[in-house]
Amino acid sequence: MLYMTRMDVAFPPHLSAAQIADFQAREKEYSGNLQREGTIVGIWRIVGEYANHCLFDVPDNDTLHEVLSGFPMFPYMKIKVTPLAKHPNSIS
Ligand SMILES: O=C(O)CC1=CCC(=O)O1
Repeated sequence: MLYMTRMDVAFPPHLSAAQIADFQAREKEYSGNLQREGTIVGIWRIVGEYANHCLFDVPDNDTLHEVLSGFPMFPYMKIKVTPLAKHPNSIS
């Protein structure tokens, strides 16, 4: 199943720059692995915001929740999930 997500990142003010950099490095590694294995089909920065749109290909809701909650920055992200179905006009 395909899911489009929107993730908005908001770090709390008590985190140091070094702590934030560490979260970002671990996030990049986790995300890169998901992209290489095909779980993340695409990821885009939303222009002008600390947020992204990410397209996931996973078997079901439970798997998506497991993947999302594994992001190192999960505690600092608000995530909106949109499940996608085939459009009747799609030619692919
Ligand atoms: O948008 C970000 O920087 C946070 C993030 C979530 C998944 C990812 O690769 O980065």
